[in-house]
Amino acid sequence: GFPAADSGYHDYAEMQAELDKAAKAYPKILQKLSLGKSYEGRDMPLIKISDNVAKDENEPEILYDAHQHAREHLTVEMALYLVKMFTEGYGKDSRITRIVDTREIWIVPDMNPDGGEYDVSGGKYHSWRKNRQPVGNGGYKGVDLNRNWGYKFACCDGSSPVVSSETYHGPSAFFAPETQHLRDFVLSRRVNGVQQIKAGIDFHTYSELILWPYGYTTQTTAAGLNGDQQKTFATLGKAFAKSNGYTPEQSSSLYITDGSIIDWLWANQGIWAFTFEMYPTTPGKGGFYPPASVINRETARNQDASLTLAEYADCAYRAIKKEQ
Ligand SMILES: NS(=O)(=O)N[C@@H](CCC(=O)O)C(=O)O
Ligand SMILES: [Ca+2]
Ligand SMILES: [Ca+2]
Ligand SMILES: [Zn+2]
Repeated sequence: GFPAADSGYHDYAEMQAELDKAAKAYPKILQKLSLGKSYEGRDMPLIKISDNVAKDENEPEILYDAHQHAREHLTVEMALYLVKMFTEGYGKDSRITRIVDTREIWIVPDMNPDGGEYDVSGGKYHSWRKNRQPVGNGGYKGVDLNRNWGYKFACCDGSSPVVSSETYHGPSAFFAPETQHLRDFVLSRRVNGVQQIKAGIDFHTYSELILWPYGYTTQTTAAGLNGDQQKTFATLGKAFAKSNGYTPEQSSSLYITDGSIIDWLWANQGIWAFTFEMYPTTPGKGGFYPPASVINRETARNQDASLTLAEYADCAYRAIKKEQ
């Protein structure tokens, strides 16, 4: 569990309890499902929020996922904030109500439960990033989930082949059960060949950035990402940045990443996918372990961007005034 001073953060059991509470309190608009099990056998919760939630309605779908990286605990709080925002705001806030009534929202609060639990084991932080899967044959553990996706896997020196590396991409794409499960869920949202999930945010910490594809190349346009699409990504990214004060940029301007989730979500499934790097900007302001006192402010900071993404999900091109 977390160090006592940081008990404001939710560990795995507390996160699950929070989600169970929400499912009990809001059965009409929230369903608690499962993506499957992590490597060590922990359930990976999947939350669905919508009106008539038990029905698969013909409404644009949105995906918010968090905690691919174990030490980035603020992202679990971000996912729990979204659950709270949509449920408590429904029927009270007109903007939230309209989104819940016209969209199907999927939230994955914890992509890496094994890594997260290991990172806080013994009541101290281990600065752990990866999952907890054995790799290689020297007793090492950990695949970097955000290098294990199957678009341009290990293509471009944007990850490491070394099992002990923090950015070890794994022996093959989707080697990690955690990335397999989210891949399989996203693929299951193809109905008559059309991907129902239209847009998404993958939450990370830290640096306060809004990132869009591609990460594998510094080219602004490339195969599967044309000029209008680049313009749409950048326009939406800048709009999000205006609302939360983060810095908007193409993911590769940070550094080249290959096998990232947003490159796969976009290139393989046509999903308008962004990575949000949350608070803080620098190690001096807490790095991966900011005090629990910042949780409320730093999660609420992304309310407007999260809602705006959902509002554009019927037609992202509206952001550049282009018809579908
Ligand atoms: N959260 S983080 O690991 O420090 N940065 C992310 C950036 C993701 C990206 O560039 O697409 C990563 O390297 O996977
Ligand atoms: Ca619905
Ligand atoms: Ca649907
Ligand atoms: Zn990360």
